[in-house]
Amino acid sequence: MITLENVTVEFDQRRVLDDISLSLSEKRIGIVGANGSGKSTFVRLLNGLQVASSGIVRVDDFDAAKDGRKLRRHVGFVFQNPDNQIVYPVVEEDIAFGLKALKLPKDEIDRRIDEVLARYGLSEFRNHPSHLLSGGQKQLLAISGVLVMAPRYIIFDEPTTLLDLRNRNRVERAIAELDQTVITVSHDLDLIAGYDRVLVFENGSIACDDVPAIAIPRYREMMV
Ligand SMILES: Nc1ncnc2c1ncn2[C@@H]1O[C@H](COP(=O)(O)OP(=O)(O)OP(=O)(O)O)[C@@H](O)[C@H]1O
Repeated sequence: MITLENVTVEFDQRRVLDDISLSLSEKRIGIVGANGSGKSTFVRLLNGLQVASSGIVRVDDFDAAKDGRKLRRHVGFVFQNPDNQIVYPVVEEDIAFGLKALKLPKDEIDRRIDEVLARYGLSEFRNHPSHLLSGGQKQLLAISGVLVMAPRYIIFDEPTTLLDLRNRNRVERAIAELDQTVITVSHDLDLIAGYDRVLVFENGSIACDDVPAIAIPRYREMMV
């Protein structure tokens, strides 16, 4: 369960999130809103990448202000551009990176890498240079690197923006198959149409918080 109590974020005295209070317990949560409305800032709060100027953010037993490091293991984050996430030059090294930090035994690391690469059809690319993967494969590698850490929640910040239709559909399927709770920021309204709950952001506030069948048409109206 994610809980925000009176959360405000300010940059240089400019308020970009304004007194947000809510609880999130659904398995699939979509976030939409105009550019600059505060969506990325909101999701960054949930894994401690952004600290609230005031208010409290809790994820399960973690207080985001105090437990940032532990929270980042509990809440994985897939960035919009996988080039910002892929650190190592070879696919298997990139996935192993986080697992080594967990100090897992080598055979357990190998097992998890095998499993996640097979899951995303990347087994043949295990020793391949990461930067030579296609855009969609890179996005799947970025997802793999997060998934292999076995977080309880995964946040996707505009995961399909850079992808062609085939890779967009692959990523949509990959997300749909996840056991984790997923929170997806997206301008791709079809991606979140089947979700349990959608938050519509407007100028740092939540203008609508409802099932997609209500929230998405409301957002379309707001954007006219
Ligand atoms: N680190 C920062 N320092 C200063 N201002 C920031 C910072 N991060 C975000 N902002 C500002 O906060 C506001 C909200 O940004 P945010 O990235 O959360 O919006 P968004 O809804 O995700 O937008 P987009 O759809 O364009 O990605 C913007 O005006 C942005 O310029």
